[in-house]
Amino acid sequence: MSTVIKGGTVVTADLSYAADVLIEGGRIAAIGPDLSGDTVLDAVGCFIMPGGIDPHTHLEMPFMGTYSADDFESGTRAALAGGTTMVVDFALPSPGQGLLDALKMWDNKVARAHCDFSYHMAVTWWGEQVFDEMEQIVRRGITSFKHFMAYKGALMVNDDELFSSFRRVGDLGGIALVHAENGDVVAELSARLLAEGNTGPEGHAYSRPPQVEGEATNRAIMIADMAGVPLYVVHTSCEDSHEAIRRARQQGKRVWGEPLIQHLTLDESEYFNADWDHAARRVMSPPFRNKLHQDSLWAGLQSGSLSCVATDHCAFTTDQKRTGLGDFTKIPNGTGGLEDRMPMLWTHGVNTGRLTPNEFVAVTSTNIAKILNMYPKKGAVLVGADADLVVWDPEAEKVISAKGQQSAIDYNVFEGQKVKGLPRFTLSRGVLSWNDGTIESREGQGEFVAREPRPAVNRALSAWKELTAPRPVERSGIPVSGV
Ligand SMILES: NC(=O)NCCC(=O)O
Ligand SMILES: [Zn+2]
Ligand SMILES: [Zn+2]
Repeated sequence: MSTVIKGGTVVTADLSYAADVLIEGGRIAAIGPDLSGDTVLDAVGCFIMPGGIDPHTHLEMPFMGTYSADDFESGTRAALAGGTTMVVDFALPSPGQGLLDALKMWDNKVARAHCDFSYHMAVTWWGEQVFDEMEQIVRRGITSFKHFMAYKGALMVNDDELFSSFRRVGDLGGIALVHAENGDVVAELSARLLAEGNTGPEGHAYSRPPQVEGEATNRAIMIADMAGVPLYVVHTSCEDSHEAIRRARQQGKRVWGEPLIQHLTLDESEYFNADWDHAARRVMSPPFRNKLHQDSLWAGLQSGSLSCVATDHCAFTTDQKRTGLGDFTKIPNGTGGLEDRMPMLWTHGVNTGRLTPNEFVAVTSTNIAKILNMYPKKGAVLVGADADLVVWDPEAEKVISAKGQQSAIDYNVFEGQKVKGLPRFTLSRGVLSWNDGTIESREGQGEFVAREPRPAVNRALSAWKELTAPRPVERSGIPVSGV
């Protein structure tokens, strides 16, 4: 059985051209004019693009005394409804737990996934067992390791642990990820704010000013440079952090930054809403920022100093958020966005002229496929690539609402936003999964995507590190003491 997508314009990270796309056996079999197949999908007036890849999700994540409400079933269904065909989630060992043990737990969660997925492995503590197991994790096709510089007393690692882990990741040909916020300062500020009576959700934003992110980003960049590892900074939310990334990239360091769709389109005024639930539902780390920081993030996407747009989808219900009534530090941190990332980015990016359609493809799919070494299997419209495709209708409109959304939670942080530009069809390895407003995927359709270590950038970095490594000076005629 073959499928042909007919009459559209193929849009990739670097080209736009009219062509049909033929799919056979889950892969792209041909691209060109006048193709035919058993099933025909009408793409007239539409763009045929690589399906979105969301590099940052937390599905069914144990966190702050509860579990995030979207699991791999509802979360990946939401992804497909929004034009995303792959998610990269985080396997998260609790401190003291082995990496392989944590991986087993995540392997048990994914059986019902509707779209393809991969994992980053979190390093939440340091020791011989973690050092040893990292190699086996890489052999399993997981080559990216996440480090939390925040969440003191829970997930946070200190600088010595960061440096040891970064070195190990570099030696294994992987990439280091950081949640960059100074956890010590956040803990101090939180305690002081609570003592002063700042107990509401706005206290969360006060406790995490841009400086805590800028400082930690800069520190992570310097430690990564000394360790010789490429670094990916997740949820870059402000100019202070972006500036550090931009400077590092100008210096030739292998560093990437990832803004979230929430930080690009929602601002800190959400926390000053008189409705406690409204504000608490938007509590996430880092918090939403002011318009100047948003402008900085958009400029980063335009200029290339920021590389990928993610969601950090970590959705909690209103009831779960209410755990933090009277103490903002107990509000589970996280927001949703999987279903809305692509339409929101198209609406606020492409429709406003901030991004070209090709740049949209780069930041929603192709860049991360390259960074995580899965291009062109993913993130491409090329013969032989997985047929993870979205047929995008730039004229289709809707108003975002929790009513009818795929996500399991009872609200949507983008509620009431009018978007223009929606997926008409989403195909996951050739299977029609979102058909003009209806989910047609089935549970268990998603597959794990293994990734190879040592992509070109790691080889380049280690060649340079080897060339510039400290060496003893060869000396002749060493003076003999006492002569
Ligand atoms: N971002 C957030 O608030 N929750 C998810 C966990 C994390 O990425 O820090
Ligand atoms: Zn984080
Ligand atoms: Zn996250």
